[in-house]
Amino acid sequence: MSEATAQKIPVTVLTGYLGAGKTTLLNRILSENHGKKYAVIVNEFGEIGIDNDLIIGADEEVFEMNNGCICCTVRGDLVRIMDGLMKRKGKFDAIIVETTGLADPAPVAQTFFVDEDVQKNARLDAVVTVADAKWLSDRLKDAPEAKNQIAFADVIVLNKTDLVTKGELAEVEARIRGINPYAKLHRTERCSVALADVLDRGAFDLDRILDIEPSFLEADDHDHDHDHHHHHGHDHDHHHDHGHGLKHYHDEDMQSLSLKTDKPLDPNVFMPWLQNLVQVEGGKILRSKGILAFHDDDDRYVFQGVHMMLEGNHQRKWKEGEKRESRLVFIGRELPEKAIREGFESCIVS
Ligand SMILES: Nc1nc2c(ncn2[C@@H]2O[C@H](COP(=O)(O)OP(=O)(O)OP(=O)(O)O)[C@@H](O)[C@H]2O)c(=O)[nH]1
Repeated sequence: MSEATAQKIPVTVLTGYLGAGKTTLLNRILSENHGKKYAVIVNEFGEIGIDNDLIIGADEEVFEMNNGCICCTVRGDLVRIMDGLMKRKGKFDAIIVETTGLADPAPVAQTFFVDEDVQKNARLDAVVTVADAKWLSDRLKDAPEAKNQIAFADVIVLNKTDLVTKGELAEVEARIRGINPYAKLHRTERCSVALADVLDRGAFDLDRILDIEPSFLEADDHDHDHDHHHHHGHDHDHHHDHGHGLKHYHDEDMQSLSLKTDKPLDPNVFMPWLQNLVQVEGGKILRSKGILAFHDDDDRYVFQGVHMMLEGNHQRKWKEGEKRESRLVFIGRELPEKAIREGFESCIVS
């Protein structure tokens, strides 16, 4: 690495499909005793910011980008936040960008090569992709983003090894290797991987990426429209103009449904309802998560779901003056919106 390059702030792009374990990895990185100062940029699918609240660590600054998908707003928000960070050079040792599970990492990575100001001060260190050993094989069949995330990876964290047999693990690994034989691969449970294996790798390989995407360095201004169907209680289409020349993969059918209430929920109604919902509709609901305020409970409850699998626990006390509000998001295809909304309403203590 030349001296000029070494001076630039390293940026790690953390990607991986919905629920694979990106936030788990991020929290692991941030809670380790590393003595470094990281700036974290998170982007979520769905308009209610939840991830931001689930990232632990006191020292780092977290910048949220919730008004769109990172790969669509890449010329906007990401560049703006990066520019802001660069003005405070010296304050950060490294930057970590966590993309939504539905982002195509190519335009995100591209920003670090084609945007002049960003390029002057930052270097893409590596694209780290978290892969879900249990679900990746299915997603490679129906989600083009999942495939691109694997193809673009410099480091792959093959996570959730506890949920599969040895044979299944070997099979998913073979699939990954079929798409990307180059990336360094780590098999993990709960993203348990050494910091040095994911950060400051100097691993991003432009030549390899140019093989996959010959137009990677072309920032031409061809516009292409695509529709995002965000279901926020009303239907509307967003048309994005893209100022980059990359093929852009998007799952047009993916929806996010966000729910919110400032009235307490009854845990005895909510928990069975949620369990039943993901049991019955888990094929359509790829991801669910929420921060909940239960009736007569001083602790915040956090739940996480990937398909029909659910986890939940009391996270911490509600802080004084903190709004006791429940926020949930469901991400999937053909979401039974009416049933979810009505079911949720019935969990509210009136
Ligand atoms: N069984 C098992 N569960 C895991 C493992 N790693 C993470 N999880 C759980 O999987 C769920 C999703 O993990 P996250 O880290 O939030 O996933 P993510 O990729 O950030 O999810 P999105 O940001 O919504 O795309 C959580 O309930 C985690 O506790 C693992 O190795 N094994």
